[in-house]
Amino acid sequence: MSTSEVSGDVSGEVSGVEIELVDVVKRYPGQERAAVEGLNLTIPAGETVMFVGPSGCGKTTSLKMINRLIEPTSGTITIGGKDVRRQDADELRRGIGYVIQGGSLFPHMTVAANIALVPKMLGWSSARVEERVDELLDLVSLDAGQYRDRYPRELSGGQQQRVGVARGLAADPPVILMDEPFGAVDPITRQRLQDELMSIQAELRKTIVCVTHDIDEAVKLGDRILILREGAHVAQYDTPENILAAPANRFVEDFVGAGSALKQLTLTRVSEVEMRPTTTAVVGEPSAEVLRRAEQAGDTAVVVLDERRRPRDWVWLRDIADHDRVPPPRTEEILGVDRRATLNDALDDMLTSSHGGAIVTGQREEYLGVVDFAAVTAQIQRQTEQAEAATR
Ligand SMILES: Nc1ncnc2c1ncn2[C@@H]1O[C@H](COP(=O)(O)OP(=O)(O)OP(=O)(O)O)[C@@H](O)[C@H]1O
Repeated sequence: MSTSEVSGDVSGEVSGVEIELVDVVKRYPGQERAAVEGLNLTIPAGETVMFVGPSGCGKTTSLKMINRLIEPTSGTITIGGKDVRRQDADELRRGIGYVIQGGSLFPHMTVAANIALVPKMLGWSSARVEERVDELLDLVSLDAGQYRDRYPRELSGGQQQRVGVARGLAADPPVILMDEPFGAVDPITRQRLQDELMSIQAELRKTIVCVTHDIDEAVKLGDRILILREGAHVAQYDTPENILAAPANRFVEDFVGAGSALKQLTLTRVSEVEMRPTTTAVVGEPSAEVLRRAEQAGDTAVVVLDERRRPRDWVWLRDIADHDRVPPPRTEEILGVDRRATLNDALDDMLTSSHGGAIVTGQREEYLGVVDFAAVTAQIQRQTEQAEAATR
């Protein structure tokens, strides 16, 4: 997940293990064609792999064979080097987190009891279980005091889904399987849940395998994306960057769809784009001096900073020229986007700014510089060329 690569973010030790599928076939009884016709796949330890593909291509079947909710017809699946068929199926499943759409909570059990299910089965002491429940609620941004004794019907869809994620993580399994985990919530809640999952994963570094219908979700969350076509044939298995910039074939191109250049915005951090300095000024400074500096630098606007070097206003020279001294900022807001933000986040700022760019801030919201549309376009161009060269 790209968050873990951003400097300054917490990035934990890998706690996941590798999953390997070798010649895996699933033929359902009475079906002429196998649902999975020989899948070979290595999922590296600590990575998030997203399964995408058209309806009925075999995503869910492939996922459920990993924890033996579906038994393969033939082939081998190993988790951390161990053949899943050599283990008792119930025991295997207790060691793998499983998160599905809506959370699938037991309605007659409280939030705490739902989360505690697997740890209890594993024979944890009640003190340890209770502590774990509170810790997990905190991890998924739910207040333990407020929510642990509620019943699922007393929660919103997004909250139920959070509890579902907490339950999947409860026994600290190295592998988490997710099937359309955020499919049942509204787009804003989904975005928030995705962001939370990314920050949890940056810390825990589990091996996560996630089925989704949403290619944008796959691009956002995946270290790698597996694009399947009918019969679970691999159309492409690669990083989001390479898939977007250099689709392996026509099928992938069509599947990823138009706007793949736009999707790259989700992949790129503001810090990766070339920033330019611009003239800055402080409130109360003589306007004549500021105008002279700006004209020398060829700038048509200046960024006004406060005493902690935080950007407070972005003003045209002609507006400064109307005053003897630099006037106070027009709003209470601190301007700018964090250098760790995605270009997608920054784009909002750029589009609403009359300056055709965004102010970038760093530690403690200190001013760093400005990125403009030309720099963003150049960055995307560069990424496309690099990815094309890498896959050639
Ligand atoms: N229990 C079953 N019995 C018979 N056929 C099945 C069964 N489950 C799935 N299939 C068939 O196997 C194929 C793959 O199904 P699967 O659910 O794995 O696809 P999927 O990619 O997850 O689809 P979707 O995106 O629609 O959920 C489909 O043709 C489906 O009809």
